[in-house]
Amino acid sequence: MSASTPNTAPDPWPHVAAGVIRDACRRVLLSRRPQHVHQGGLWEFPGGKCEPGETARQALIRELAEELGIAVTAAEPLIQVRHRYPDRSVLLDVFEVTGFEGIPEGRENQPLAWVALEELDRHPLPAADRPIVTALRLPPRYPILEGGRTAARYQYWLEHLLATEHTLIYWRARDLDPEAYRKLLERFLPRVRQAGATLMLRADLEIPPAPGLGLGLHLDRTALARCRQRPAGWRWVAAACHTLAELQQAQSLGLDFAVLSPVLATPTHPDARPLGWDTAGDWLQQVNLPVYLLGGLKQRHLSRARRCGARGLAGIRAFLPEREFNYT
Ligand SMILES: Nc1nc2c([nH]c(=O)n2[C@H]2C[C@H](O)[C@@H](COP(=O)(O)OP(=O)(O)OP(=O)(O)O)O2)c(=O)[nH]1
Ligand SMILES: [Mg+2]
Repeated sequence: MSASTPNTAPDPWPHVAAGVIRDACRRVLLSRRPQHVHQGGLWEFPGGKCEPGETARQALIRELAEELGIAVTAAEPLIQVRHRYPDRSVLLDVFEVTGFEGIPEGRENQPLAWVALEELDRHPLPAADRPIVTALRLPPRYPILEGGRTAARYQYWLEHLLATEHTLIYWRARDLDPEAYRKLLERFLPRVRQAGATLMLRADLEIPPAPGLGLGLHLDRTALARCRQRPAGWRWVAAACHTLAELQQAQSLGLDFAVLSPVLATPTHPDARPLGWDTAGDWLQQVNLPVYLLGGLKQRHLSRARRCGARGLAGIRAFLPEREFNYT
């Protein structure tokens, strides 16, 4: 990118657009930054600074043409990250490039690498990129199992979710007593592992972590308020948040993601005042965490949620067949 125009006050958060480009095997494209520049020698998601008057999307298209020789035809927002390095701050606006023409090549002689998500840790990336990598590893949908009442119905729902390729599921089931919850968990585990999915557990039952089993921990409001450091041993640790302060608390604890609710009115919490899209979007701008939006949302709200800065949607009803909720 060319030098910024003179006579403009330095932007405290210089805006950078970066793109996640995938190949047919779902590997992502990294390029290596030259040694002599900021964060030199590290790998990065290709992109660069926005020029004055340019939107992040326009900068993405221009940068990827200049650096890789590709023409972006479609891109969706993935996450925005504000990060302060000791020597400068950046606002990274990261897009998933969902359509492009051409074959990426290092037009500036920069080395390129196609890397599987599991292998990303072998490529040192700038510190600001941590939430980007987490967001990429998280699926766009986060279903919550709740209100099933019987073991048979929960089992049926779990199978439905796994069969419809959901890979991150919150096993909340507040309607079960702790004993029944633990028993069903035992039954679910082999199936969840076989599907390569992650089951997020309730924090209040104090189930010990079992590394390698595909389990995560979902902190409710009380557990988040008590939490002093990220609980160890879990694949993911998430928090339920209802205020900006809670989102900031989840971020400062180094949690992996959060769920923000309620965005719209929901029959399960008739007394809760919905945040609305604007407030949710405003808060998401102020944190770097991947966040799922929850509350009255349907599958069709996914692209709206992503435009708002969210990783995706969480929901109880949204991911199960509607008729499942007609029982009495
Ligand atoms: N493209 C990109 N930049 C990143 C990532 N992570 C990260 O901290 N950055 C920072 C490093 C730099 O401070 C800034 C990108 O600015 P840059 O100087 O490389 O921008 P540019 O491509 O327009 O390069 P130039 O022509 O101005 O030299 O963002 C990332 O994953 N991709
Ligand atoms: Mg660049």
